[in-house]
Amino acid sequence: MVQLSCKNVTMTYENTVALKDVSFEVQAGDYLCIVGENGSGKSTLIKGILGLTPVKSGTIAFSGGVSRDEIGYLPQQTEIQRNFPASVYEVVLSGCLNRMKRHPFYGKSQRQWAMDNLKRLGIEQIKNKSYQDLSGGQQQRVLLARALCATEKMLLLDEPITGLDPIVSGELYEIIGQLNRQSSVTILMVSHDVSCAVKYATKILHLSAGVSFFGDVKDYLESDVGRRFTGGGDHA
Ligand SMILES: Nc1ncnc2c1ncn2[C@@H]1O[C@H](COP(=O)(O)OP(=O)(O)OP(=O)(O)O)[C@@H](O)[C@H]1O
Repeated sequence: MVQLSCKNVTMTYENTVALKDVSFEVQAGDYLCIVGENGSGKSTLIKGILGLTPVKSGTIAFSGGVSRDEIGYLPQQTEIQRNFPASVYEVVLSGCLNRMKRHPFYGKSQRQWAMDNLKRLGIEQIKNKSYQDLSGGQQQRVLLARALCATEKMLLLDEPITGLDPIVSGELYEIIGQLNRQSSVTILMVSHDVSCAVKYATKILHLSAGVSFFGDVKDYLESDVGRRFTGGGDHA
């Protein structure tokens, strides 16, 4: 079942083309990693999918029971976000805001979602801690729990692993993999780490303004661009 379809999408900043004629589809249950060199258009594509930046031409369409406001988004962290003065529980609960429509206060069900997702991410014991006092890995778990409060369907993760040590990165990749396999959450992840992308994802979109590759990880590893970026090594 197709949940997201990008057809011939071109996006520009004034007169600079940032993304050129990009087409791909995301099926329910996919774990798609978007890779490519700096400036290849990954963040621009994310902004297009979220509707934050308009497309110049082409279409981005949602289907299969997913709409744009049901995407759980985990943005690249900035220093300001790292120092956000709120408790872990408050940060997670704020992920429910989109689901509340016009109700001004959190209800019982939102508080229950927040608690469920704190437990799912193994952070319920730190729920009263200040977010800014946490380690980078704990903060990412909190933001994942927050994103899950917005959706059970599709998560869009922009470089969630950047700056984390290998052990914490591995744990986060495991959690994201479990959400995908056990809870059937569709994952779209921008990553600079191609070796982890091919280890954990099921599909790869490799951008270089246009699409250099789109398809299964296995085929990517055998493609010219895949071999070049993974060093042609054994990633089984
Ligand atoms: N706000 C902007 N105004 C003008 N040009 C921009 C803007 N944002 C991005 N660009 C340009 O668009 C192109 C794609 O940038 P984008 O940030 O999408 O790439 P990226 O693959 O996400 O890069 P990185 O891996 O460094 O995050 C680049 O040439 C970049 O310089």
